[in-house]
Amino acid sequence: MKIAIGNDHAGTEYKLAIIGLLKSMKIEVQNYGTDGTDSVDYPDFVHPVSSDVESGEVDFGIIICGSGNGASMTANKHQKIRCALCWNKEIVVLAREHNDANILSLPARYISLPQALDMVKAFLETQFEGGRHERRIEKIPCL
Ligand SMILES: O=C(CO)[C@H](O)[C@H](O)[C@H](O)COP(=O)(O)O
Repeated sequence: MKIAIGNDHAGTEYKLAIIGLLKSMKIEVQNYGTDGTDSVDYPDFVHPVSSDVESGEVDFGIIICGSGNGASMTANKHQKIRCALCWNKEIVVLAREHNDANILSLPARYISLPQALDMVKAFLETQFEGGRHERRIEKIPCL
């Protein structure tokens, strides 16, 4: 499995911990940064993640900003992206089971680091249920 990851300055600490988790799970990581804490603009780091997921270069994306909103808004501008802004593990599981989310957006300023790591694990371990949900996600893109 290969994951692309990107964040702004609010997400750096969590991003580095998530990379550690992914590597311990033998998952390949494409890190688009930022790796610093100087103020940056989240779209500069979220668009490359979204493009990689859209092209199939990676299996999933993980993006992190302060509230998770700016990052998810940016990702969801990409036609093939279903980015879920999640604040607990249950929402993550539903985002995979029902929505086949292909990018997880985390609000670093509103969840703890252990929570964030648990949510990443749940995101990667949960399968899409298909069935009625398949019909619904096919209706999401604007034609
Ligand atoms: O885009 C956001 C809000 O939708 C993110 O939470 C950013 O991380 C946040 O806006 C950054 O805020 P800062 O005051 O520039 O650190």
